Amino acid sequence: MLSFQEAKARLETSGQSHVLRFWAELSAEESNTLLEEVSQLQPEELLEHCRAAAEAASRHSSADGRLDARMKPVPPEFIGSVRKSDKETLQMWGDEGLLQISQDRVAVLLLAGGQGTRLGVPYPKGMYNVGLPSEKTLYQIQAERIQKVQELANVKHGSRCTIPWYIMTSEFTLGPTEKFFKDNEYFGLCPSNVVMFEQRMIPAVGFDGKIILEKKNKIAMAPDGNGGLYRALVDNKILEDMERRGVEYLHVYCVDNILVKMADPVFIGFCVNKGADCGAKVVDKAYPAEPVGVVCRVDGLYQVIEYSEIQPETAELRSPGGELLFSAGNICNHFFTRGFLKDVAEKFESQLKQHVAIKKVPFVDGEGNLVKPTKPNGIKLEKFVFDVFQFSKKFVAFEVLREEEFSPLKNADGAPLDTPTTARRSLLAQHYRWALAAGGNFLDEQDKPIPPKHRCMIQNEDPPAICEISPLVSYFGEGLEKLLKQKNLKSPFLLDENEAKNLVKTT
Ligand SMILES: CC(=O)N[C@H]1[C@@H](OP(=O)(O)O)O[C@H](CO)[C@@H](O)[C@@H]1O
Repeated sequence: MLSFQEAKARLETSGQSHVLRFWAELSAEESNTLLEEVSQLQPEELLEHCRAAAEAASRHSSADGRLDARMKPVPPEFIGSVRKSDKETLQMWGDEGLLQISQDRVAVLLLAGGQGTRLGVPYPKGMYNVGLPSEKTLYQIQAERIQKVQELANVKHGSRCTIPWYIMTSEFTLGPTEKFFKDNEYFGLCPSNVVMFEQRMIPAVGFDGKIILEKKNKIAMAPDGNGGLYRALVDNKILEDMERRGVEYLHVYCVDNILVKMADPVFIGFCVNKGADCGAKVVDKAYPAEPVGVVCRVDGLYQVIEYSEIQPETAELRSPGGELLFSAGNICNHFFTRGFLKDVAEKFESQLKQHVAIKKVPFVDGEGNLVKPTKPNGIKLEKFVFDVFQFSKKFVAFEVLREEEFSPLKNADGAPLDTPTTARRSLLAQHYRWALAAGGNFLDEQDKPIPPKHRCMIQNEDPPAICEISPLVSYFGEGLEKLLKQKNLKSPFLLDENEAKNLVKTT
């Protein structure tokens, strides 16, 4: 830790002496906390960070149109697609993925450093329970999907494989996430295969380029965006850990998508089969203003233009056939080879773009009183995970079905979209479809048949029968026919491992 004199010198060089302005009023403990924080800030980086933030503030307009003119859609023939591929091809990709998994060459990495501000909960989003009959949280669902896909690979190849689960947290989420996993015995996974690490925090800066103090002895800090991944991989020696385990392929995903297919064998197999070093799953955008980034090309390089950075007119452009021109919606499911990540870490990380978020950042005024601003006063700079696509030698996009793979939890109930209710409905609708396809018949509480509805509205209503299938029983709808065919299933129906055993007995 720096001494007071060293901290003072460091801050002076970066034009940030005001950080110590309450020094005389601090207790010994409080001053230590502040010195601790200042010690984490590297002088050149701090100078550059504050300069970049001030410059960004002076020219900030989130959708300034400079990129829009250069955006080109990804030609459809360059996008692999679940919808447009035949069964055999999908099977081939799935087999390739399971083979790689069985050989311990695949890991998953969860981006879970965000604060869930829009959802409005004070704990990590992964701990959220959307109100399924099982009351499972997002973390538990994800853990169980890992177990199931390991099992599918093992059964097919006689292996005993592991899919390590790397979890990137932040100062806000590490403690509670660790505790939650311990309290729940890692949801049946081996703790040594769940590797949590922390992304960096960086200071929030005012429009004048000065670091904001949120307490007399505390700098207002925020995580460095999900693109902070690449520094965090280096800081925490994660690439070395992957190498030690023999992991070659990584599936990176965001915590909030209840339908996420962990280490999806079809996606992994597709990317491996195409010799890709980098890939992204996309869904057809639902409407022009949908808050998803779009995968496109800018000056010949693949890129995602985030929803906050595209102009509405560009998002509304349509092709002659009437479809949205920029329709490849990013669902934050990415594929990377370890080799590509090593290149990014060694050569490209410092070139990643800094995105600007103008926010209301609580601060202490000249007298040391906490002020909650009513209008934006601060700049947070963030890196985005997808900004490495441009460095890829072989990038692929893979279009998946929204109803099977994408229903994010972003907002609190009451908002029209992407809420706990819509997430729950998407999962229940999917499981209802799987059960019907497997030949199950639903009955209501009075044992009266519930007429099947083959096209149920995904987000606007509950499916006609409530059916939840544990990921430990089925990963993507497979293996259900032998359990459910011609069976009467009373709604609400919860198919967990015990129920599956009972159903096998009655067959
Ligand atoms: C920086 C980043 O990864 N942004 C992603 C991410 O958005 P958030 O609003 O940050 O959760 O998830 C979206 C999908 O849910 C995706 O469309 C978008 O591009």
